[in-house]
Amino acid sequence: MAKVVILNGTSSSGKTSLARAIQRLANGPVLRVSMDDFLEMMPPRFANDDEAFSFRLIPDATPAVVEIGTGSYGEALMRGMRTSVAALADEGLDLVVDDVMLEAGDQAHYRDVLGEHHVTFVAVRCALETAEQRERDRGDRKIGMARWQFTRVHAGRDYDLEVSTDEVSPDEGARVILGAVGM
Ligand SMILES: Nc1ncnc2c1ncn2[C@@H]1O[C@H](COP(=O)(O)OP(=O)(O)OP(=O)(O)O)[C@@H](O)[C@H]1O
Repeated sequence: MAKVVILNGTSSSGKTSLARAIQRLANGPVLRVSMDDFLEMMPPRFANDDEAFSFRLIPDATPAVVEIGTGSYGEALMRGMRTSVAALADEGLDLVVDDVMLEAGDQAHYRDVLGEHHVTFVAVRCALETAEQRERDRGDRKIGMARWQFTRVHAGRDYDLEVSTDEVSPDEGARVILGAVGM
């Protein structure tokens, strides 16, 4: 049985930083699976496409809000990511997953495919103002994505742990998770 930590939070909430700290501080090897890496597997023409994922700046919204649409190709890609996670866990590999769960059935699908494994869902949170400031500072993210995701990403999810990246550094958050999971 593998240990699988699933980090869920808005863009810029701090998931990747936390996942990298988990890898660095864990006692054993931990694979990092990132939703961003799966998005990059798509042909470039799908970077903003109704079939995959579309990003639409809502007119006149202040501050900016970018609505994200998910098409059938995008849904299939995300399902494939979750079943890939399960396939890696089936090989006995411990994992940390960096995800933005936007669809109602995403968490249930993880539970379904990872049934045999030790799964820990972690809410990665920060204030909306913090996420927006990070979005601006990073310069490589669409301004307004965090605001659109903010009310959606945690809606109806059940968590085992919560990490507030306003309050703890990536290393401190990683230590809390690793201690709880026993990694
Ligand atoms: N605990 C933290 N305290 C302070 N700053 C943080 C913390 N975690 C992350 N950051 C900063 O916030 C920014 C976004 O972090 P990160 O890339 O980890 O977010 P993310 O949730 O993976 O974003 P995305 O989903 O857009 O890839 C980075 O500039 C990072 O240095």
